[in-house]
Amino acid sequence: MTAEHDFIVVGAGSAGCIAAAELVRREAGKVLLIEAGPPDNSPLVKMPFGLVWMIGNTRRDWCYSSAPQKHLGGRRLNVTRGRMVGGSGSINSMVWFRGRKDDFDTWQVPGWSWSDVAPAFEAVETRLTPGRMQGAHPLTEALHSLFPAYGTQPPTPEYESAGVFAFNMVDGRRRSAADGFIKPAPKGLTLQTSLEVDRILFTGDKASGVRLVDGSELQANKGVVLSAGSIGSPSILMRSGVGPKADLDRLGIDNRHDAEEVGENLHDHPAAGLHFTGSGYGLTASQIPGWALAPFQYLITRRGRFASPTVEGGAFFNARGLNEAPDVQTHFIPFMLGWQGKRYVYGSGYFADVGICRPKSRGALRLSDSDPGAAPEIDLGLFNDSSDLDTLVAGLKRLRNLMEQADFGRHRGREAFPGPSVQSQKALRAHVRERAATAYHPVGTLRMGAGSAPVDPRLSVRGVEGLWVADASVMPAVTSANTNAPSMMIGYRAGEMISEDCV
Ligand SMILES: Cc1cc2nc3c(=O)[nH]c(=O)nc-3n(C[C@H](O)[C@H](O)[C@H](O)COP(=O)(O)OP(=O)(O)OC[C@H]3O[C@@H](n4cnc5c(N)ncnc54)[C@H](O)[C@@H]3O)c2cc1C
Repeated sequence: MTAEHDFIVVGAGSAGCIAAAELVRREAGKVLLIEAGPPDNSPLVKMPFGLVWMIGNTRRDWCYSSAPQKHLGGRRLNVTRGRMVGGSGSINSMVWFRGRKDDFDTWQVPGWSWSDVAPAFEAVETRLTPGRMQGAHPLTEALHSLFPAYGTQPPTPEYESAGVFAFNMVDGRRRSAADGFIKPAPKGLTLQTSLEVDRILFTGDKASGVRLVDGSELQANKGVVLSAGSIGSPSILMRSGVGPKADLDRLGIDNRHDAEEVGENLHDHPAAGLHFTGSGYGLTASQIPGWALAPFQYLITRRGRFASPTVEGGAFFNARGLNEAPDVQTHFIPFMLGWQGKRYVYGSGYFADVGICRPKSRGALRLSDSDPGAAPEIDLGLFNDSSDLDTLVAGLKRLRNLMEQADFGRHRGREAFPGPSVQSQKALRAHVRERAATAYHPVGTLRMGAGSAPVDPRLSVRGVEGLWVADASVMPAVTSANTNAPSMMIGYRAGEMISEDCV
């Protein structure tokens, strides 16, 4: 029997929208793109500041929590993942970085060196037209004073640099992979929302469709592409019987292919920061008119605080000040963020963090139950490698110096937390232990590569047929900056590779 669709792409996120659109553009066949969450038609999705209300809202955020983190005093961290058309790219801050060129060369995966991936980045950027943010706060603009040789160019992880970042925003509105690639849906592509996949269906060894959590089944002639992200894709794969046999046996899941590394290699960019009080956006009596006018200012001019994705800029530098590649990234937020345990606090100020560009620590993702309604166990493994903590503490020290050097002028604030008294190695380590979080960049749980890697360099899942992965989970190692652009590049390469391999 022939199915209505040739491919089912699971997850309409940053990578999935592009993989699906490229498959039909290259005439590989008809594509059904299915998404667990709702459409992205809320004004909060398009307005940059809207993410403040979406994060933590179960309608548009999967709201996962990590396992207790051994090196962070047993704390559980939020693992925010977008749950709607556009995926995490509809809930994120839209910071746009390709990564360092040598990030891709270091992967050492055939077909994924810098020269292989650069054309895919260009193709994505032609559709999304990312660019330097307009209307950034003067504090963020002042970061350019740190490395003046580069003028007002957005910084880059290639060398030490600071300033206003580039974003995938156009005229003060989010432009996600969904906006750039599936609106309007190209001929041959059907998008269906509010359909959550439980597992892959197989005919023999070949993926032939999916079963949804409501028990219904959908078929595909040529196969299935998993684009459910670094948490969703390995979870679906394990529920489908592809994963570490011992774990699947324990949960009563029939083992189709023993793949020890499925769910392994989970990592993210760990970060910790400094809060300053003084100038910057915040909740004070004098700022009430500013907040009251913000919606109108945004509607009329697409500027002002509602046009800010909160993160506006930052820096890349070497944590120890060595004449080597930057190994940490700063995100700069010209808003007062609460550090006293409350979401909203009285006062104004700004925040800057330090995140490790190329962390060495690794964790793992495991199913906690065969029921798709049960959240997986997400052990981020932060600071399992102690050199990450050393780098973060060194980076915090240097960040303090940089914040003192920046030409903030009359906008300069004073460090309020952890505060100038927290100087010693021991005290800074304690600050990291109590406050570190991640940048929401989980990758690596279905790494591609040779040998025992679960996914081969053509994005095909080893041990079965007609099943591919196209999302951030295939990165063998995280890129040196934010992961949205690289995820989209992976979606684009997936469209190219699967079309070529399915003729
Ligand atoms: C709060 C936040 C801020 C971020 N800020 C930035 C930033 O400023 N810049 C940047 O570069 N990166 C940022 N990131 C990271 C970036 O957005 C992600 O790396 C990128 O979106 C990952 O793309 P993906 O395609 O792998 O997964 P996603 O975009 O997460 O897509 C996965 C999709 O699959 C769907 N799905 C999952 N399970 C199922 C299922 N069982 N059935 C059907 N559908 C399913 C999900 O709902 C989702 O739509 C941020 C992320 C978050 C969460």
